Amino acid sequence: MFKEKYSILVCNSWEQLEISVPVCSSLQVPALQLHMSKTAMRASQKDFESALSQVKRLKDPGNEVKLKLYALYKQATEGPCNTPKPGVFDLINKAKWDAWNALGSLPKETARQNYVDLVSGLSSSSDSSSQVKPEADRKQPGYETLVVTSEDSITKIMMNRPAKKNAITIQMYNEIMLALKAASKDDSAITVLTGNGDYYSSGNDLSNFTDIPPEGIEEKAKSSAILLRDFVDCFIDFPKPLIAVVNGPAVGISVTILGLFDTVYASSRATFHTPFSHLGQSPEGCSSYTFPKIMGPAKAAEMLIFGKKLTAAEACAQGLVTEVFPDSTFQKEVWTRLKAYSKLPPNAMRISKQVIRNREKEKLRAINAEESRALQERWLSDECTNAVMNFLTRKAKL
Ligand SMILES: CCCC/C=C/CC(=O)SCCNC(=O)CCNC(=O)[C@H](O)C(C)(C)COP(=O)(O)OP(=O)(O)OC[C@H]1O[C@@H](n2cnc3c(N)ncnc32)[C@H](O)[C@@H]1OP(=O)(O)O
Repeated sequence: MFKEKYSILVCNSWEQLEISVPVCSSLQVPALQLHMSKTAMRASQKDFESALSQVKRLKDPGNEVKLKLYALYKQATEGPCNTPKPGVFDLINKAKWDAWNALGSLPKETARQNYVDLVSGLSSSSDSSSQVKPEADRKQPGYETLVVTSEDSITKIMMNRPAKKNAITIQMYNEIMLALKAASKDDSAITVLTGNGDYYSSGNDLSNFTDIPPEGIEEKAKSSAILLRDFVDCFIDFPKPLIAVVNGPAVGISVTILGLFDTVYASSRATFHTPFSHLGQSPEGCSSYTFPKIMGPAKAAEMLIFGKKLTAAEACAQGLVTEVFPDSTFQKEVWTRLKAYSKLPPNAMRISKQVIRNREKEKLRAINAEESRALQERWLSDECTNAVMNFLTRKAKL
């Protein structure tokens, strides 16, 4: 498309114009709109030639813009669309024809001017986007326990309490929910959860249990069960592909919710540990349903009842992990893979995820509610209180 030769005509008029090209479903190209000002300069033959050579040096601007450029180029050089409409199965040529045809009787001169303006806009935005923004600039504000960034159509939610092994405080539960809700509405194609430092996450911050309100311990257990249920519901309902990048050991709830992710990539250094019985607790994150389904009831029982810790290779063999990467190349390999996935058509990925998830959504929600109720009771038990006290007074560690 960018290599075609062209001939130039002199521009003679300028008008306010609005060009609408119909949606091309095959290429996911939305309706095109181009607004131009009456005061714009007329494009000379030289301007047009220069825009045509400039366009070859631009980064690929995507199908939507390429169609605009194609249509304007054809209109500027040949006038209104004059070729037969391609068949419905000739998807690419039909999209190009539709874009050109939609320009109707737009004068050649105006099309040429619009072409020059469009290329000039693309050149300046590509100049600015080629400058790498520092991490601090890309970071979304408003989070204290997370670093949330959006780049390359990927929203990355990174748990950021490395000194505490990314243990999940009440604030972090709330911030993860907020970040997931924002990511579900932003223009990213995929969303990633990962951890900063040597751990992915050590699970629930056990000091969450020490902050007892004046209403008493029952009220604390009740509000914790509501928080847990809401948190897990966010993962059940998340509408886009969700990927866990498990950079190191994972404990407790950070392991159980992996069953609700679409893909789990793990470093060879990662381990997967759900020591619920040791803590006087019971499984959450829908793991009482997802784990037996993923790995079979016997292997799930070893993890969820007896607290067997799995290596990354074992977790992969049992289907909890999608793929394990050597720790030395983990970040590089995973992010290269994710950047490639993020370029796939986002709507198709979202719909595929929803088709897979919708069948089970109600069931998962019911399981989540039941697990949260069971835990509300467990948190009031002596077994749980003693285990938490032992950790907090450093009598016990996993
Ligand atoms: C709404 C409620 C939902 C509840 C549902 C969830 C259930 C679960 O998630 S159960 C799992 C709970 N997690 C644990 O039991 C892990 C406890 N932590 C440990 O056993 C060890 O810290 C661990 C093996 C993870 C790491 O050991 P080390 O490598 O030796 O590091 P440290 O122990 O020195 O840890 C450094 C620092 O972090 C604090 N830490 C780590 N994890 C937690 C945690 N989960 N809760 C609270 N604090 C944690 C640890 O105390 C150290 O702090 P400092 O002593 O102040 O340095």
